Amino acid sequence: MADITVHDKRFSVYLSEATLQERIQELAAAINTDYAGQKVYFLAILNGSFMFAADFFKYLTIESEICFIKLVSYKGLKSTGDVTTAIGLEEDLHGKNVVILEDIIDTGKTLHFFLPQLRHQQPSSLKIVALLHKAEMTRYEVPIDYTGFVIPNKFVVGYGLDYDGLGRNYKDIYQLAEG
Ligand SMILES: O=P(O)(O)OC[C@H]1O[C@H](OP(=O)(O)OP(=O)(O)O)[C@H](O)[C@@H]1O
Ligand SMILES: Nc1nc2[nH]cnc2c(=O)[nH]1
Repeated sequence: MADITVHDKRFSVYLSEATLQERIQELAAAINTDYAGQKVYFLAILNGSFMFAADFFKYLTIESEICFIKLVSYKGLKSTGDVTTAIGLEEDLHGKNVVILEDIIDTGKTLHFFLPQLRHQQPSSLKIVALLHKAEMTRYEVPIDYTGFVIPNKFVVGYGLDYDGLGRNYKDIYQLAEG
């Protein structure tokens, strides 16, 4: 498949549409099995996860609700580190089975600082589904329960993921090309 150019950089296909869809079906099947007979409240983290969440959601057969939230980090609070708040989270999560949907976990920072806020609401369970995990880059502890693909430390775009705002519209995932 042909390379693409996003801004000034060239990217090559890394995970094809078919490969992604097959794995997403498997992830959804695992959730359908693990939560059989239960209701799940999915939290998709914007912007990157919008395409993954939409496809994943279609494969669910259990009772499912979904909410899309945006995380905003405040930096410079030396004693406590970054404080992350969620825009769009209106529901009380107390007593619910909550499953987070992330497109990618890289350093782990985003979710690491957000999880305590969710735990504070005392959901009955809290799990994480990550389509991509740059495992060798993860410095902050994040308990990932379901992983689509463990990927190397190369910048990826497509299928919701952007490079400086562009590239989210592709059906495949592309990796920064060599040279
Ligand atoms: O594990 P980390 O190093 O924290 O990186 C992961 C985060 O980075 C991406 O979001 P980004 O901040 O690029 O925002 P976007 O989804 O709106 O593009 C991705 O969607 C994750 O939320
Ligand atoms: N688009 C994109 N966003 C990221 N956020 C953290 N890692 C990545 C990456 O490799 N690509």
